[in-house]
Amino acid sequence: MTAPALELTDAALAYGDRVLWSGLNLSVEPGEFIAVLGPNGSGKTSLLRAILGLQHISGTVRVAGEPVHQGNEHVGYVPQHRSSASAFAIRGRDLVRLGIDGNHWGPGRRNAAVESRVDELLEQVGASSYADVPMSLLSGGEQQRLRIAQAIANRPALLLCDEPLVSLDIPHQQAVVQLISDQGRNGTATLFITHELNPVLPYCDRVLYLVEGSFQLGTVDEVMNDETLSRLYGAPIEVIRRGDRIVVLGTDVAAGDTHHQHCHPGEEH
Ligand SMILES: Nc1ncnc2c1ncn2[C@@H]1O[C@H](COP(=O)(O)OP(=O)(O)OP(=O)(O)O)[C@@H](O)[C@H]1O
Repeated sequence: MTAPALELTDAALAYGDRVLWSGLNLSVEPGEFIAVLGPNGSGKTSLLRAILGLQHISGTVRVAGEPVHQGNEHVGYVPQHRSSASAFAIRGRDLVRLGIDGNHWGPGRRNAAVESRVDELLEQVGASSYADVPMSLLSGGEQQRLRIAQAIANRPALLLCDEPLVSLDIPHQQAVVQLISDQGRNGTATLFITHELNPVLPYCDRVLYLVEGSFQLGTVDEVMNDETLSRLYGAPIEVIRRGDRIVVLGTDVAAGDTHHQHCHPGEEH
């Protein structure tokens, strides 16, 4: 039997007296796509950091059946986009190569095999034509494709994506989501942090919705409804389904979240 891609057992995160979430039990099957939602500061990035072995939490966390540790080859990570031109003097091709663990390829064949895998990844994400351009000159969407190529280079059991749709227009959002969800066919499970549920809705198997001190885990229908979100936020929330989109209306101030006054998970823009 294949081990779950990710297994959290009675996991809890607290900074001092402030408990962000506790009693979290989550078993993610290979190929599953889970959207992680919640207002700013609810602990979404901290959850990814815990899975990356960068953040201590209580309870247990296992990736592909093994305890977490830094530099885990079973985990691919698409970090939050930060524009820092100086950090992107390297070319896309080099970024993607950094995602490949050379030890897999053996001596002798290593360079040719690595280069061929880099080409394959660039092709897979549609980035071959700009692979030799410095990252700093590329658009946000192009950079994001290359980050994804880097993250999937070792065919990870688990892909962790921290708001990969930020600063992308709708066609690029769709392309990025499609690219990431395609990895599910190879058995890669995905935890996908996003403030916008609609772009990932067609691919979403479950939702983990964090609100300070609490969380709800379930299918989209189980979580994205008036009763569940109102209980989670402790304030009236209305969830409207319009075609294949979800619109969330509610008291953003109750969540203490200024960001959500402009951008609520699932809200249309
Ligand atoms: N090492 C730390 N010590 C104390 N507090 C921390 C630490 N790291 C993060 N925090 C706080 O914990 C909260 C959760 O942070 P985190 O980055 O996980 O939230 P998030 O849900 O990803 O937010 P956003 O949507 O804004 O990215 C924040 O209020 C943050 O300031």
